Amino acid sequence: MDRLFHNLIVTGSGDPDALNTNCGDGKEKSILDQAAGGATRPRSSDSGSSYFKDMSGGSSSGYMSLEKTVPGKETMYTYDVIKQSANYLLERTEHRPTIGVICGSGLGGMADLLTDRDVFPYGDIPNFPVSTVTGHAGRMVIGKLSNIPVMCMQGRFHAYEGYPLWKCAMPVRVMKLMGVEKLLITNAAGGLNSSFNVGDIMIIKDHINFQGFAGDSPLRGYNDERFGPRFPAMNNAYDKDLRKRAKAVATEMKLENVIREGTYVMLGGPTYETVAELKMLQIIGVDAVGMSTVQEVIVARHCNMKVFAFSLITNKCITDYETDDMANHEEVIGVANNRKSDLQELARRIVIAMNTDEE
Ligand SMILES: O=P(O)(O)O[C@@H]1C[C@H](O)[C@@H](CO)O1
Ligand code: HPA
Repeated sequence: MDRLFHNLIVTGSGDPDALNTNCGDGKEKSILDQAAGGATRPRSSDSGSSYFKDMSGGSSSGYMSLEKTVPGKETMYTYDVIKQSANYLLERTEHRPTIGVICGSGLGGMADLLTDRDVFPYGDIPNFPVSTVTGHAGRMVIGKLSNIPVMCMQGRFHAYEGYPLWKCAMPVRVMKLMGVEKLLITNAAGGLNSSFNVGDIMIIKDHINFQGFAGDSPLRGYNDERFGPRFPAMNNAYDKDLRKRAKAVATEMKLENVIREGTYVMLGGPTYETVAELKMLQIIGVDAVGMSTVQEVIVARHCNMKVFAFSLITNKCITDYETDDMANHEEVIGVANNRKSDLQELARRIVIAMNTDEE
């Protein structure tokens, strides 16, 4: 910390770059960002030369060691790093998807619907994290769904796996740079609304970004305008028109008795919630509780993708102290597996609806 305060410089709002340093690895960071473990600043052009000022007095090692003293804080991927992942996939598939799908816990079977598939284990894609959770195969599947080119994440990344929120959501930016404009997101969630039953499908109308209340966001740190604005709006994050179309699709499938609509909250996990936590969430209007999705939606909306999302209600949240039941992941996966055929057909029809232009 000595090093940080030694170098702390107060600037006027006209000179934000005065707080940038070269970290010696070709990446520039703000001194404040380094203290907070925040974003790496990309260069303003792709040329190798840096225009950022080196305020570290020529030595970068102090800053690197400062970073090492903050476990779990990594530098955010630049536009060029994301582009590298996108190019890797574009060079290895002939498909050019404009629709992306993210499969929730136990819902990876949706990728089995794709034909003419190119399959990429996350470990093979440059800069990709790896999936560590049961029910998340950890593969990008690119192919056709009812003749529509689609890319499908068979498994996602969660904060509780140890990834920062920006890294959990980085595949969304990869999709964007590959040409994806619309995103179908699915998750498994606990039903908190007392009228919900296990097996219900909740169309997500809105979310409560709990991590955001605490100052964390997948957009925390340097904002690259090539992805989107510094201050993106989040109303209508879950596209009104797509929600309407999905309801029509569900009615066609005679699923109206299990279709719900509501507000999702993402908690950090991996613990399921205490009774007191759930009671609090009920008071603030939460209908379903999960551990994902929100960071993906924020990143997708930031880069102007349209989003549709639904939660499979895999368990009822336990809001009394008397029951001996306990939430568990095996139940989550089991329920997802039982609802597989309806969910796959629903997803297929929603993708067709997403692919149709609005009137
Ligand atoms: O990836 P999702 O949000 O579908 O998975 C949920 C949340 C936890 O990862 C897990 C808990 O059972 O399922
Ligand atoms: N809480 C949080 N996440 C979940 C739950 C839950 O009850 N069920 C599935 N994912």
